[in-house]
Formats: sequence, C-alpha cells, structure tokens
Amino acid sequence: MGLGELRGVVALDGPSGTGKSSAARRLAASLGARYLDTGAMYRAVTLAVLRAGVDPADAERVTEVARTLRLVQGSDPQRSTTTLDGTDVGTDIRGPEVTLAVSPVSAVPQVRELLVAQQRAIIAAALEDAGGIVVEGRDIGTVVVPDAELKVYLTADAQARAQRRTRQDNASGRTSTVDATLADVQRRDAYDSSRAVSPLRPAEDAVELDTTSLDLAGVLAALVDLVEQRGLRVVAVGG
Ligand SMILES: Nc1ncnc2c1ncn2[C@@H]1O[C@H](COP(=O)(O)OP(=O)(O)O)[C@@H](O)[C@H]1O
Ligand SMILES: Nc1ccn([C@@H]2O[C@H](COP(=O)(O)OP(=O)(O)O)[C@@H](O)[C@H]2O)c(=O)n1
Repeated sequence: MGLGELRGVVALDGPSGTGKSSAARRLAASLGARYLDTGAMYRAVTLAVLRAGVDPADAERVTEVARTLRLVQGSDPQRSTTTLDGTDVGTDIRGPEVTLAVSPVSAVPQVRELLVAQQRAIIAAALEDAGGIVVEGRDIGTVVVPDAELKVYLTADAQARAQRRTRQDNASGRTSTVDATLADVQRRDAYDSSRAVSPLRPAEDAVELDTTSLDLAGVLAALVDLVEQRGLRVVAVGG
C-alpha cells in the first residue's frame, strides 16, 4: 500500500546541506505531490547574471537581467528541471561560480519579488493539478506561503552539512575539500540570515528538525509523521 496523497503545502526551509532538496523530493514523490526547488530559481538568475558579465553586487543591472530572462522551473519530483531561455541549466547552476555569487543576487529585493510571484503561481497550479506540493528554500514558511499547512525548519551542525555537501560535490565530479566547503556554507549562512529582505529564519509556527544524526530515511520518516499528525495525508478508498 502507498503512503497516500498529500493535501496542501509543506514548506521546508533551512540552511545549506540540511537535506532540504533530498527530503523534499522524496517526500513529494512518496505522497504523489509536486516539488518546488526555489534555490534552483535563485541559482538560475545568478547564472544568467554571470553569463551577461554583470556584477552580482550591481542591484540595478541584476534586476534588469532577472526581468528579461525566461526561467522555467519544473515541479516533477522525479525530474526537477530548470531551463533558461529554453536550455537546461540543471548542472551549470550547481557550479562554484554560481554558489559564490548566489547570495548577493538573492538579496536584491526586486529579484525576490519577481521570483516569489513566479513561485506562488507554480504552487497554485500544482495545488490545482495534484492537490499537494512540497516547497523548499529559505523563506517559504515566512514569505512565500505563510499559510502553509505544515512548516518544517531543518537544521544540522555546520560540520555535518559541509561533509555532506563535499561528498555530494565530489560524487558529481566537482573537487572540493571539507574546509573550503565549510567556509562557503558559513559565509552563505551569514549572508542569507542577515539580509534585509526575507532573511533565512524559522517561521514562528515552524517545527524544527535537527538532522545532524539522522540519515535520509530518518528525516523522511519524521516528515511523514508530521504530515500524518496534521491530517494532510489522504488515503484513497480501497488504497
Ligand atoms: N540526513 C542526511 N544524512 C546523510 N546525508 C544527507 C542527509 N541529508 C542530506 N544528505 C546528503 O547531503 C547532500 C546535501 O543535501 P541536500 O538535500 O542537497 O541539502 P540542502 O537542499 O538542504 O542544501 C546530498 O548529497 C544529500 O544526499
Ligand atoms: N527561497 C530561497 C531559496 C534560496 N535562496 C538563495 O539561494 C541560495 C542557493 O539556495 P540552494 O537551496 O540551491 O542552496 P544549497 O543550500 O542547496 O546550497 C541560498 O544560499 C540563498 O542565498 C533564497 O534566498 N531564498
């Protein structure tokens, strides 16, 4: 028997390497729901900024790039796609240049305004089509969907997060060391938490889940429990 279907929005927020993408994708897939990776959208705008030769700190020109690009973010948990002007950029947006520049680009209020509007449209369409969606990012519970049925804020020790991210980078052919990754993780944590607009922080009504000593299966089980407790899982008659 399947796990049943998700009804409503699950918002998953938290810093880098806490397991948001992995857990969100698995949760959505196991509950017949859609999945939205909002970080991929900020990364795609950043890639376009870099390709245009624009300084990520130049808010005016960054806004111009964000206004003119054609960004399409998919919501299929089995195959989460990101395209820029019709071309798949799923690999390029994970590169170190984008990771280095993404925080300043994400701090530009006009960029956030454009992307939040697009995210809300994707979420509305997913609720209409599939009934449920798992959305992950930094401001989902606080700004994008403040009335989400379930908000979870994932945390983990910085060291554990850096180890996970380094393993992931090395597995996808990007050489990095734990020390360098730890420095990057801490730099982005500080930048994302201290920006003026939509800083990274838990929503007041979010459930905090520390994933430091949980494996992915453990994180997924905790999330399924929370979905269940909130009555967000609908089991089809005879299912
Ligand atoms: N609880 C966990 N235990 C072990 N590895 C994990 C755990 N959560 C995530 N990972 C691994 O860490 C890496 C980063 O996870 P990811 O889901 O991309 O984090 P985030 O989206 O929060 O940045 C991935 O390779 C993932 O498989
Ligand atoms: N909802 C979101 C999602 C991401 N972001 C920004 O986008 C960056 C990349 O997000 P991500 O989720 O892809 O990053 P990782 O944690 O996976 O490395 C973050 O460091 C934030 O600066 C944001 O500002 N708001």
